[in-house]
Amino acid sequence: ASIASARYGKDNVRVYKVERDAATGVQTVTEMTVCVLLEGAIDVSYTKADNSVVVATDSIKNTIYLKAKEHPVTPPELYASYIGSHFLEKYSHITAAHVKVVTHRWTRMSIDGKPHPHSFYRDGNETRNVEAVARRGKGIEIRSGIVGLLVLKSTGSQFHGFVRDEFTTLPEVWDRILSTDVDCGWTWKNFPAMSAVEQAVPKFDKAWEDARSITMKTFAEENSPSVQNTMYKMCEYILQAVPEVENVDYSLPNKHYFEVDMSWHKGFKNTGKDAEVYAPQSGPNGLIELTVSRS
Ligand SMILES: O=c1[nH]c(=O)c2nn[nH]c2[nH]1
Repeated sequence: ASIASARYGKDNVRVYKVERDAATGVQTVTEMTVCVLLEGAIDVSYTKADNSVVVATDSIKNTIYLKAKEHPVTPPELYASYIGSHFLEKYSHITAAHVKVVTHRWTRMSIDGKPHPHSFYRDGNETRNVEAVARRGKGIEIRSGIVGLLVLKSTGSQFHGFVRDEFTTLPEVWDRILSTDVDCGWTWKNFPAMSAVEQAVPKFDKAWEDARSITMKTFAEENSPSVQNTMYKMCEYILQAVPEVENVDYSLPNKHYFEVDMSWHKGFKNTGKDAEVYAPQSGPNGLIELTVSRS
């Protein structure tokens, strides 16, 4: 037997950092959950119980906190790249560092119409995610993303013209509810070194804002003929908006809302154009996935 692949590290490292502006008294908070996994000349720790090659996962956890103190934690692409680069610079036997940074939402409260200097609320489970892979001699690959942005539209969605055969019961529809839980990612052109990531810093927040607004605008304004076609347009628009991105991907569950037929009860009409009361479905759900590349 031989090791086909191995990587280890610390997962679910929760990090919070506050930035205090002494001049204005305004404080800004960032909360993340970080995972770091290392690859390299570590096989003997598995095959020979030789721990001399193991940077303890506890030390990896310590490093995540130390880098948060030493460096900015926003944009997450920068923080993740600092962490990944550190492990290659410090440990010559490590050949790749996989860093995932999930940034949670702490949205500043607006009190009496004014942004509050130090109070925030969690507006949704949506997160801003970054996966950075620093590979020795091969720079840094970064995939940024949005996860958990739950959206619904009450009309403006259709689905018809699909295969109709002895397996088909689904009626064609020209007006349906569409709801999905957005999992979207965009992969940047390779960064040859940490310096290239630092130079790109102004582009990361803008790309996230563009991807988020394009996703919601396209979702809202398209009279969607299918999830497939609408997500393809989202990918195209993001590629147009962010030249440094090589490809865009979406994984979209189709979260179904079923009409409740009430005709058995005094002839109640609640189907088709009369439908008002629906049964949201926990499952099964459609799942539509796509990656669109620039070339
Ligand atoms: O948008 C949709 N795409 C599909 O592939 C599908 N299949 N059932 N309903 C569907 N809706």
